[in-house]
Amino acid sequence: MNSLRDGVRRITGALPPWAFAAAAVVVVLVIPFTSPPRLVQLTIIFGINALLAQSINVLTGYAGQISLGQAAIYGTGAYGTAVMSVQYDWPLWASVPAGIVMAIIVGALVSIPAGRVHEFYLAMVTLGLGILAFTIFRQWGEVTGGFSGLGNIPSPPLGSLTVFGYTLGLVSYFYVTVVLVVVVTWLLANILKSHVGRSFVALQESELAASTLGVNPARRKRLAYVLSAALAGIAGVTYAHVVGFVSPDAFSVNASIAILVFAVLGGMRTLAGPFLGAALLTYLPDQLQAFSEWQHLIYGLILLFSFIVLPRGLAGLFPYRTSLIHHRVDRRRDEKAEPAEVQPAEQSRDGAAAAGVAEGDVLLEVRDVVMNFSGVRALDGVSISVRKGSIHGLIGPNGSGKTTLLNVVSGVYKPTSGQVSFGGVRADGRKPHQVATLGIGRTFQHPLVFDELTVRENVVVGAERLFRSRLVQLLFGTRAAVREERRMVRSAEAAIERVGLEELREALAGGLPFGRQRLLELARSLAGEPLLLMLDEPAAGLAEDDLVELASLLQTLRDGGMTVLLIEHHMDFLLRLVETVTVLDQGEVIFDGTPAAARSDERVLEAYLGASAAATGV
Ligand SMILES: Nc1ncnc2c1ncn2[C@@H]1O[C@H](COP(=O)(O)OP(=O)(O)OP(=O)(O)O)[C@@H](O)[C@H]1O
Repeated sequence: MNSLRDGVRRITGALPPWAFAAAAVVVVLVIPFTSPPRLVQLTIIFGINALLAQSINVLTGYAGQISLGQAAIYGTGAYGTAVMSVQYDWPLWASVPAGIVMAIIVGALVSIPAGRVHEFYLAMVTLGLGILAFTIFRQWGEVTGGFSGLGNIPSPPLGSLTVFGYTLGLVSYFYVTVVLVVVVTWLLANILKSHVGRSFVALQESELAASTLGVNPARRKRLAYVLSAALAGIAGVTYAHVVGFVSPDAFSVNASIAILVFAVLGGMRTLAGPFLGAALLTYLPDQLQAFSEWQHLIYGLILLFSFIVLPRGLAGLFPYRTSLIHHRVDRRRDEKAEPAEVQPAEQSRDGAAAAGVAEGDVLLEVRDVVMNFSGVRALDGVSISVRKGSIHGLIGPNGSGKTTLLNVVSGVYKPTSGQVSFGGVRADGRKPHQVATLGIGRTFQHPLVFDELTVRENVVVGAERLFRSRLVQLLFGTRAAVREERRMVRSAEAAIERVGLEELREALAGGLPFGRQRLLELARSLAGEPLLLMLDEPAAGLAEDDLVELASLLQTLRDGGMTVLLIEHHMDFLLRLVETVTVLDQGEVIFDGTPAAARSDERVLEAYLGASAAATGV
């Protein structure tokens, strides 16, 4: 199977991706001149199915949110315009947007419970929505027409589709649909290849890492639901006006499964995949009318086996990867970089306070922090002051509370009691993404890289807190948005070069060796231009050469005004770098002072260095 797939990939790889897209558009455009009306209508249905598959692609493929109830949103769009135009005589220009808005509202409402649950429960919530919507379509007879559906919707077959005095026939409607699909796909591509699309994938790969880089998980998931609902809603209104009739059966749970199959078979997290899946499953069943009774069985089998036969869907037969960096920026990738126009990071209002702290003054203040886990007191009244422009070491035996302290400062844990202030602003009680916007960056003891993103994409996600473009700017790929993207990509490239990963910038992060992943995490944090960088054992897994480079990088960062809080078991490495060291033991601070004093402090030697003093020569 694999060799067959590789063979197909070699053949498809002979042509650039745009050649396939151009050929598809040409084929579609000649259809009205060469085909019977039935095929013209079927091609409109293909466009609708592609939009539906794209709606799952955004929600599940990119944002990792399962939906078993997409037909509910699709149906809301269709019934929305149908009811408004048939029951209330609204003109098309009003009923169509109304249907789309209704679908978006349902999507936004679903995102509320969905934002709080994961996987299995999310599947149940969305399945519940599907059943609920189906029941409403069927039972709310006086509005929806009940079981027998709602007819007489303005449509080409009835000759009643009139917009501003023009009556649209099937061919005109066909071209309207083509333009709609092309424009919607362009808008979608702009969003998915922006920091929003990258953060969708980042959240899916590691919500913890993404949120500590400034991605707001609840807000992003809400946005994914809204975008997905907008696509399904557009598909719904297009459907209602091409068929001229809506009935509950078109929006049943079976329809939700079919939409899922379009996306899975086509291949998710690519822009082309949903088109491929929708094309195959629109035109093929039409040719195999005799098998129509078996349609759902076939969909079930495809879902069962696609992960084995075509794990990346039909799109996996093409050797392309959809980059998550805006195409206008990506195209210039190999040009010799113009001088990096890295601009000073804009700070949030609270971050500005920290930026204003003078060199040598206290930047991070931890006061009497207690952190209890059921039965374990990981931190027991810890106080630390980290001065601006210093490298501050944090050491202690295993289990002494170092990582817990980092988690408290970065908002991953809410302390049981005590305070954390950053630049005089209270930081405890804030969520991780809010702490990140203050200007606090961190790495993890076990690197949390976004496996399916390239090194470059990973590092640009690190700049999340610095992006200012608004959603509309991203949607239309305005010059300002592209300029910002370009600036962030440049500073990401600079961060990659700083850690020496430039040769690997197009490699997928998941395939990197452990030590490279550590450096990648460091570069990712640097892209966010933090005021305070907290590193959890950055030297672990690095070769001697890399250690020397890392030490010199940290010194350069410090000299540039950055403050570093460094946890490290590698004593030689740490004690040579830091100005101040705090030693924790069993959740308490047992020493705070210079490295020289630490080397001769009895409590330190006893608690921590005792065992390794001989080995490290301390
Ligand atoms: N989420 C958690 N739930 C329960 N206990 C925890 C949790 N996180 C940390 N602990 C406990 O808190 C204590 C301190 O752990 P922590 O990971 O902060 O230590 P550390 O100094 O970073 O150790 P190491 O050097 O081994 O990484 C340990 O006893 C640990 O088991």
